[in-house]
Amino acid sequence: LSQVLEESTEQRHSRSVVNMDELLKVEDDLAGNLEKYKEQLSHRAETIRWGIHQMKEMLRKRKSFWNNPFITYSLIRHMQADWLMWQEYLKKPVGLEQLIFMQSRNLSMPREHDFMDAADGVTRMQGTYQLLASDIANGLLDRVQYNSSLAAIDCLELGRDMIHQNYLPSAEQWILAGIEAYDRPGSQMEMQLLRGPKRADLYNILGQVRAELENHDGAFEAYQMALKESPHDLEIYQEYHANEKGLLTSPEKRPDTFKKDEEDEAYVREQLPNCCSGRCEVPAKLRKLYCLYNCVTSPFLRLAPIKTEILSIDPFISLLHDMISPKESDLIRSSSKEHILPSNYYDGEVQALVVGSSRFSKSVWYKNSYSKATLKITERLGDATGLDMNHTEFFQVINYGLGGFFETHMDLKLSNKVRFQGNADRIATAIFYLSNVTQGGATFFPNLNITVFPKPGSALFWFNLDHKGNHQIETMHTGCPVIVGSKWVVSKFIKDNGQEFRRPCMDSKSNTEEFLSIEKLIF
Ligand SMILES: O=C(O)CCC(=O)C(=O)O
Ligand SMILES: [Fe+2]
Repeated sequence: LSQVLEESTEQRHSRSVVNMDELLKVEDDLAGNLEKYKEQLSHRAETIRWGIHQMKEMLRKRKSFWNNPFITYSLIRHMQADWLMWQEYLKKPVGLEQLIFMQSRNLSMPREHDFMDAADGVTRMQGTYQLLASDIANGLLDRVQYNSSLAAIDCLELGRDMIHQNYLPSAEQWILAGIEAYDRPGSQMEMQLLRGPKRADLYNILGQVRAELENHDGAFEAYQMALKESPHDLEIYQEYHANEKGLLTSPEKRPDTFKKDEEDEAYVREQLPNCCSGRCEVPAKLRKLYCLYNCVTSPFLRLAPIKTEILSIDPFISLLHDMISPKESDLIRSSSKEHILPSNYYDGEVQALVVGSSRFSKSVWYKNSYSKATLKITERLGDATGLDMNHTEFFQVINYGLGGFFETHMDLKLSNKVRFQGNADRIATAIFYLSNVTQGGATFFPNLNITVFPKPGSALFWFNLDHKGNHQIETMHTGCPVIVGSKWVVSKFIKDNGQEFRRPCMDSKSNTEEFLSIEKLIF
C-alpha cells in the first residue's frame, strides 16, 4: 500500500500536461543558474587576463631595471605574497553556489520512470496511429506535418527502449531515424558532438540489433559504417570482425529481414484498437442516425432544449451539445490543477489501486457541490438525461498528456451475479469535454466503431446496462492516445440504485409511458 501511496503522490510528469508549466519554470531557473555560472566564469577569466597583463608589464620593467632596489623589493614582495594570493584564488571554487542550486532542484526533476512513461507514450501513439519512426522523428504525425523534430539522441533513446522491451525491428527503425537526424541542418552542434551519441555509436548499435535479428549482411554493413566513422575503436572492430566471421560460416543469408518492415514497426498495434483515428467504416445500422432537440426529459428543456445527436440506439449512446460553457470548463480546469494526481485504477491481480500502465493521465474527484460550475453541470446533466443526480458518483476531472490514454474498458464494477443482490453499479456514464485536442484523444467504442472527437462543451452519454440490468458489452470504450494537445474531460458515473422510477427495469420496450430517461427520445 505504501508503494501505491508513494506512486500516486509522485508527480509522474509524463501523465498529464497540467504541471508542464512548473517543469518549464524549473528549466528556466536552471538555465538562469547556468547563465550565472557562465558570468562568474567570464568574470574569473577577466580577472586572470588582467593579472597576467599586469605581471607581464611588471616583468618587462623588472628585466630592464633589475638592479633598481625598489624593483628588487617589489619583485620579492610580489613573489612572496602575490603567488600565494593566486593559489588561494585558484583554490576558490567557481560554481559551488550554482551546484547547490541545481541540487536543490533535483526533487522537482523528471525521474527515470517519467522518461520511461514518455517513451511509452511515444510508442503507444506510434502503435495506435500506425506511425513510422522516421515520420515521428521528422514531425509528421498521422498525416499532419509539424514544425518540430527529434534529435539523434532522442531517437537513440527510443531505440534503446525498444531493445529493452525486445522489440527489435522497431528498435532498428528508431536507430535509422537517429542516423537520419544526424544529417539534419544544425545537428552537428558542439554540445551535441560532446554529449553524443556519435554517428559511430548509432551504427554500432544498429549492427548489434541487426545481428540479433540474424540479419548478418545488414549488421556487417552497419559495423563497416561504424568503423568508417571511428576507425580506431577496438570494440567496434571486434564486433565487425566477429560478424565477418559469422558471415563466412553461414553463407545462406536472409535478405528479407534487412527490409524495412512496417508491420513490425507498429508493434503495439494489437494493444489498442486501430480506429482511434476515426477513419474506420461505421456499421450500416449506425449510419442513418439523427439529431434532435430534447425538450422532454425535464420541464426546463421546453425553454432551453438540448441539441442531442443519437450515435447508437442499442446500446443507447448520444452526444449532448452545449452542456458546459467555456467559463465553467476554465473554472474546473484551473481549480483542479492543484489537486490533480496520477490516475489510479483497481487492479484485480494485486487487489489494490495502482498507478499502472492501463491509464496514463492525472485526475481528481469532486462532489457535485464542489463549485458553482459542478453544481450547474449536475443540474444540466439531470435535465438532459432525465436521471436522478442524487444517485451518482463524484465528478472525475481528468487530464491526458503526451500519449495519454485510457485502455479499453467497461465502466461497470460488478458481475451480473453480484449486481442483482442490491449493490450499486454504474447504469450510465457521461463524459464532458472541456478542451479541444489538436490531434488524437478521441473516445472510441471498438465494438461499434464509433469514434467521438472531443468538442469543447459537449458531453458523451451512454447506458452501460440494458433495460433488464445486464451488461451492455458494446459500451466497452477507449480513451485514445493524445497525439498533440491536452485533453481535459470530466466523467460522471450514474448509479443504477435510485433510478428505478426514471428508467425502470422492463422486459420489453413497449411499456414506455412511465419512462422519464433520455431514451424517451427514441421510443
Ligand atoms: O477520456 C475518455 O475519452 C474516456 C474516459 C473514460 O472512459 C472514463 O473516465 O471512464
Ligand atoms: Fe470509461
